[in-house]
Amino acid sequence: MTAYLITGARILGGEVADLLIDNGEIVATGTNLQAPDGTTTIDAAGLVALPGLVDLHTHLREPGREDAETVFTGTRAAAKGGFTAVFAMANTDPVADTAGVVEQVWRLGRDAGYADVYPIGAVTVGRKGTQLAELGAMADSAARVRVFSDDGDCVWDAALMRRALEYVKAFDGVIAQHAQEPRLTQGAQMNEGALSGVLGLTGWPSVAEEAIIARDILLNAHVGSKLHVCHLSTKGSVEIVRAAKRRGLEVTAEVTPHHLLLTEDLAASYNPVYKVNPPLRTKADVEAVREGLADGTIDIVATDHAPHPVEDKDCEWSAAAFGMTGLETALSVVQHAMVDTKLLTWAEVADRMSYRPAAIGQAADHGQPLVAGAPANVVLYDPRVERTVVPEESVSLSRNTPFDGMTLPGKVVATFLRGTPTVLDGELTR
Ligand SMILES: NC(=O)N[C@@H](CC(=O)O)C(=O)O
Ligand SMILES: [Zn+2]
Ligand SMILES: [Zn+2]
Repeated sequence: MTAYLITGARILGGEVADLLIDNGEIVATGTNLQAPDGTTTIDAAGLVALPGLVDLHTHLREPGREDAETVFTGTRAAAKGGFTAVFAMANTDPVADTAGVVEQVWRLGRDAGYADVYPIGAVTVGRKGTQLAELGAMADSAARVRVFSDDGDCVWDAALMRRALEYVKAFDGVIAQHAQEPRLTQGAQMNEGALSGVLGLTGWPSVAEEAIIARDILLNAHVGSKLHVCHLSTKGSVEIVRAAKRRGLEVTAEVTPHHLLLTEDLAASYNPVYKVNPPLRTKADVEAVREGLADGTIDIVATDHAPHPVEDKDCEWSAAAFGMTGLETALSVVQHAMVDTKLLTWAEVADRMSYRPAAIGQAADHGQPLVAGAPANVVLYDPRVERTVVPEESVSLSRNTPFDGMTLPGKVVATFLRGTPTVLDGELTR
């Protein structure tokens, strides 16, 4: 294994130091480090060094929609975005609701070698919301599943949600809820408000999200388990989670990069690239989720990378699929929305995008400080440059980025997975 000496990096955006990586580990940090013969030196002056990013919410689409993404292409996109671990959502075909399917996804990730893939298991059989899936068998499988979600759909049956929360306590699992009351969102196409009326698109009201979050927090408090809220998007949701945490109730929550930056106004273009679940909300909501992420009410950023092929997006708004890609732009969007606005420091970005998602998902090798003895999962990022997003430059199989044409700050220069570079000089190494 080649050793790497990374010189002059700003560790978590702070002190300047060198990092010596060998045998998959960070072996030393500091200055004037003694590097073994054959070490490759990387001049990282001006670059920010962060622990490898961890995405708790990625759609890799394999098995079943390999025309949209595969474990191979999705983890390449992850590496390019600075991620060393991704949690793969269960809404595949077949659904990841058995030990067999989660093991298959886990193996595909290991064989691809770009990022560690942690499969998420479905909560219910076929994600149909009627019968609990074999959660214990998935937990005991080689994939060691700890996060369970019917994402794409809400576990709306309160009795089933309660049983799922109870069941995962046995192996310290967590239920990640896609909070969407289905009866309040039938045929919903965009955020409900004045604009949805003007555009003639069926509204998706904030209360449909908030009602489920409130219910689940109470259910979870009752059974004493672990609840995680996926892609929280409204001001009211932030307030509910903040109040719950003040009362000492156990809940964690995520926000996506797109909900930190984009608003419902984009729907006026009728361009389905802006169609997503939950929908883009208002400026007040964006301000609230930024504040929530800054004060720790929202624990983490998760991409909800949701690739779709052209034919599912290049159509009339109401017929188009929900979802947008996000792995390759996540860190730049977070810099723009949170760091350049002074809402988060780089050390806090490391917390929200590496330490805490790794802790919630129990990804043992990930989310560790950049100190000697830690696995060498490292990203080098240049916050000083700007780039214009060009969908065709993506290494994902899909092109549905809402940041098309936008100029965003920053670029991932290098990503190391257990000491092996997956990205160097801004390009995939293979
Ligand atoms: N976010 C989306 O709009 N779509 C996701 C499903 C989901 O995250 O709910 C997808 O699988 O395409
Ligand atoms: Zn979802
Ligand atoms: Zn999702």
